[in-house]
Amino acid sequence: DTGSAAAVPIDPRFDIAYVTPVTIGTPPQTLQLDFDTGSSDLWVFSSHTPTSQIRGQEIYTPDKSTTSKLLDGHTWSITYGDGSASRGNVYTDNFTVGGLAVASQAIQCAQQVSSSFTTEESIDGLLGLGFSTLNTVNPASQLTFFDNAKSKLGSPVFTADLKNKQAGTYDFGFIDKAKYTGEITYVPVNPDPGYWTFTSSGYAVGSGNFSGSPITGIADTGTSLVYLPTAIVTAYYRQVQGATNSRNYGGYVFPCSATLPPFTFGVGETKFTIPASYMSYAPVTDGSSTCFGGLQSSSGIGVNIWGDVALKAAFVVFNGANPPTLGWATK
Ligand SMILES: CN(C)c1ccc(C(=O)NN)cc1
Repeated sequence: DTGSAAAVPIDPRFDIAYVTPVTIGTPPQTLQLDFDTGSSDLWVFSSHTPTSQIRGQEIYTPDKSTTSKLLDGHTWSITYGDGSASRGNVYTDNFTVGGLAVASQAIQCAQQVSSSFTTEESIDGLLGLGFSTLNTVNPASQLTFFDNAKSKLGSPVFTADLKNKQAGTYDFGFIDKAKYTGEITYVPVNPDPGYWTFTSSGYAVGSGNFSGSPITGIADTGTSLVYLPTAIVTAYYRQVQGATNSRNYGGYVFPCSATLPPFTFGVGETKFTIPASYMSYAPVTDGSSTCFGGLQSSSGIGVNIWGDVALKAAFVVFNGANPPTLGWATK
């Protein structure tokens, strides 16, 4: 079996996040989920979510599905890197993504979501694509959609083809040669503690020379920006007129009119260049002439994160074989 579904930016102006349609239950209920390789819980806004915390999201109502089953006594609670959080109870139900079906997928129903989820009206929940070891369901952790689907897939892979300000694709079970150019460079993944952790071979700022120092980090489709060591980030913003590290805005900002250099990172022998246009994320507030950078420091996080700003410059294969690897190709 295979599956293929669109990854649609939630905002036409800035690539904050991408959502992908899924169906849950019988008859099928369609929700738009944020596919997140940086976590491993599949959770949804639901009929168990207080209406005060719902603002336009679609919800999953297990009681309206003839195939839903309560996973009695199971609960979950998750907090993300940006401090947002959610928690709730658990059902199993039929689940499909782009024509790929899994019976009895654990569907974590939110009974509480933090304000950052309530205000993100176009995200009806998250679909974790990290390793199932990160799943937060108690007393028994649950498998991700990918882990449940793996045995049905021709090849135990999924691919991310995220795009700048346009819809991309998540494919499951196959590698679409039409989506990339040249060869795919595969690198090792450390699946402990559960992220797609790999080591980049180095970086360059603009037309500067390539610094071949290894950068270990996670490939995270659920994080908008790229977070790297401070030394790399300061080297980048030294090339941006008027850039400053703003305590007020919580990161590097610059005049939206500034000329930005592109940013290149290495995977094995292959170089990936993030165009300058991807490196300006968004105005700090609507209409402001001050822009927030797409590259920020990881010093406060504890891990380097290759988020959407980097991932949309490549075609990425998440290879769930044993051992797992990551494949990177230009496009
Ligand atoms: C508030 N929202 C929509 C979030 C979505 C995803 C994440 C995240 O850290 N994923 N790896 C955080 C927050």
